[in-house]
Amino acid sequence: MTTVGLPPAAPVAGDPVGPAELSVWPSSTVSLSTGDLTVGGVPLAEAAERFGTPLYLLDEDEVRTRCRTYAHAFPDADIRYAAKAFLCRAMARWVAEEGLGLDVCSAGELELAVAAGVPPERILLHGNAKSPHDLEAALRLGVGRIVIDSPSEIARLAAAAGAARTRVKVMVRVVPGITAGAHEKIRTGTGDQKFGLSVADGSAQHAVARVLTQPDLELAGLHCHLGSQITSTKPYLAAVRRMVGLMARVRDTHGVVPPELDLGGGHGIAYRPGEPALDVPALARKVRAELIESCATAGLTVPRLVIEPGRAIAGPSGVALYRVLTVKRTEAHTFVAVDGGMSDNPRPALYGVRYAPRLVGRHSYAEPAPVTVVGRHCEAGDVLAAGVPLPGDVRPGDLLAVPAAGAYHLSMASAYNLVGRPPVAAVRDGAVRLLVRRETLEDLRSRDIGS
Ligand SMILES: Cc1ncc(COP(=O)(O)O)c(C=O)c1O
Ligand SMILES: N[C@@H](CCCC[NH3+])C(=O)O
Repeated sequence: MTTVGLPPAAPVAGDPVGPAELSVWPSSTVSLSTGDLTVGGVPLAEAAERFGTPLYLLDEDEVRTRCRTYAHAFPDADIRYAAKAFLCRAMARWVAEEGLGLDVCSAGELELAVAAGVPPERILLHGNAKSPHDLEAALRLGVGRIVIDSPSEIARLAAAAGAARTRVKVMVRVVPGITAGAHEKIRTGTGDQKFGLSVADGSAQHAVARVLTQPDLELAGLHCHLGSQITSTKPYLAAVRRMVGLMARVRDTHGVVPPELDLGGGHGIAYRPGEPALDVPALARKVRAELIESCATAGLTVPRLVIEPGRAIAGPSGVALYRVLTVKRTEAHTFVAVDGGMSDNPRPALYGVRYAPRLVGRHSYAEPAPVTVVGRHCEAGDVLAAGVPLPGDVRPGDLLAVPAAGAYHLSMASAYNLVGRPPVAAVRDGAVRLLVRRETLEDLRSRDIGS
């Protein structure tokens, strides 16, 4: 992380940006004495001026570096970027060029990935309710693995594979009975929810047995995904032990050993300075050691590892830029309302999470004061940040930048209030280029064909 052009030593209210604050920004971020930041060598105010706001920027080098960190930490594993975190053609191309594959959840994600040049054999299809269209696209394009998530899918897939005269490599998504994840809505490792097949009630074992009776299905491995935004390595180690235990039972019952073990994703990141993030190299070391030891105890050959990180690759690589539209002071609060909100980032409304926006584009000497940053939508819960310090002279027209905005914002964006989804631009080596254009009123209008 480099910080250049800072004013001389004595701290000035609202400035400079310290290393602690910069820790949640892309590592290319530089603080300028003008009060602006550059990301990927591009001044944020300039990008906002050129493309308008709200605007999402993706630091291409940050994405690539994060892919390399995974490839380096897990040299013997197949790394499948979870496209649900954020997908566009450029993103698919970058991760594929870095040697990763993709985890997709629909025919839409799959078609885009293949059109962008991701080799289909490096793609894995998920989904608790795959549509006939999803399965048709998966078979037609020849995805590497289909992850079975429910009993009824086995017969459907076997029939489709038979009709297509192809043998399909499948994994069985197992619910290992482990609680992990930052919010109950994103915990998927325990039973009694819509994903996967439970070990506890025997449905995972039953599904494995049924797959093994199907000549057109090949059991490539077992899969589990504990949940999302997990910042400790412990649940993953527990998952390794449970999954190896299940593999040993499959061997004892059926005389076959699934060759692959997919531990899913869920690797947590810091959204605000001081928050914890999962240590990826430590995870890799510990998972490897646990896998070797558990397999030795069970007398199993060590399976090939597969992982599916999404947030940890896309999240810290993205920055959101908003323009302040109004500042309203009530008895207890100052509400700073921006020109985006829950239509481009539904995470605060869904999970109650908060972000760390910062004033960019001008220098302010005003004392910082706590404010609530809200969106422009018709919901009181459209709150991006609460009690965050912004300069006391924050005013309409100011630019706010939000770090860690690359995952699960635009991929979950909506047309709420018909404001249109923001554009995405890539920054690299001082240049900025548009990847996804802004959704216009005409885009929205053109779908509405009734009278
Ligand atoms: C099956 C599966 N794999 C991978 C992921 C990616 O998770 P994350 O973005 O938290 O790494 C998800 C989403 O939680 C998922 O459901
Ligand atoms: N959308 C969630 C994570 C869910 C991950 C998908 N299985 C988030 O923003 O945290």
